[in-house]
Amino acid sequence: MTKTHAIELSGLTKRFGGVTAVDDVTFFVEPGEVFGFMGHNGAGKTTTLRMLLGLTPLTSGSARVLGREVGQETLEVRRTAGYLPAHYTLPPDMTARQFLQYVGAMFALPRDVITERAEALLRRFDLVRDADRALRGFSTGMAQKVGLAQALINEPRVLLLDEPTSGLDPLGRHELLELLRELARDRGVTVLFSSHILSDVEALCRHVAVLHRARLVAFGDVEELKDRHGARTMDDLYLALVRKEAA
Ligand SMILES: Nc1ncnc2c1ncn2[C@@H]1O[C@H](COP(=O)(O)OP(=O)(O)OP(=O)(O)O)[C@@H](O)[C@H]1O
Repeated sequence: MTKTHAIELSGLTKRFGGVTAVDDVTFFVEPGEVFGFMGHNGAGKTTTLRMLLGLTPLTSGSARVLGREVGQETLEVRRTAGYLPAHYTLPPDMTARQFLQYVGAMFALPRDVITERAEALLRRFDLVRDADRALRGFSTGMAQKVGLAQALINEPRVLLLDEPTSGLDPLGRHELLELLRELARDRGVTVLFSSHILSDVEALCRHVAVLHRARLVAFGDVEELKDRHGARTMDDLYLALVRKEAA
């Protein structure tokens, strides 16, 4: 591997007692690309993302984000990364505006920078009208937008998103995918997102990694993988990979 990779995993392994959640996983993500991370329920995607942020300690192997070893330089990694967990619980009593300001303060950003970014994000996600409502009243899609906005408040160089389009309606999904494309193209942000929605991955990603029962079963260029497995679509590819493993 060269040091130009934005994210590198090498032999990454996590065991929870007797359960191996992630087993010897190696892949990399290029700077400024939107990379798709796929796998069935319980395949190990969330655990991998959490290890990349230092939220779950590694059992063995290593991982680097922008050249920084996640287990050792955890604070630096978190400072340059944005993260949207799969099941994000927002503080019910805060308003959207207060919450974005709170997350900005956790990054120790100056107050005027926080205000400027929070207002820009509220506009970007069409939340201005609801900015002063308590988060407990937010619909699933609105809450997901707030979750994404908080992941962007520190202007991350790397964005790790766990099933970001789940809960969004078709328009919200389309807008989110456009936003990810724009962040990568115009700002050079590296995006690693997990998804069960294969059409989203196909629409955005040139490169993907597929986990199956904790192990990496495919990594690389989507078109090359389709050719290799005789698949026409992403759905065909995914099914071919999973059936091969089950055989
Ligand atoms: N804290 C934990 N303690 C014990 N087992 C865990 C823990 N976290 C995850 N696991 C196990 O690790 C495996 C991988 O889980 P993980 O949440 O990473 O999968 P996933 O691919 O994100 O699944 P999904 O698509 O359903 O979100 C599962 O068997 C899960 O039960």
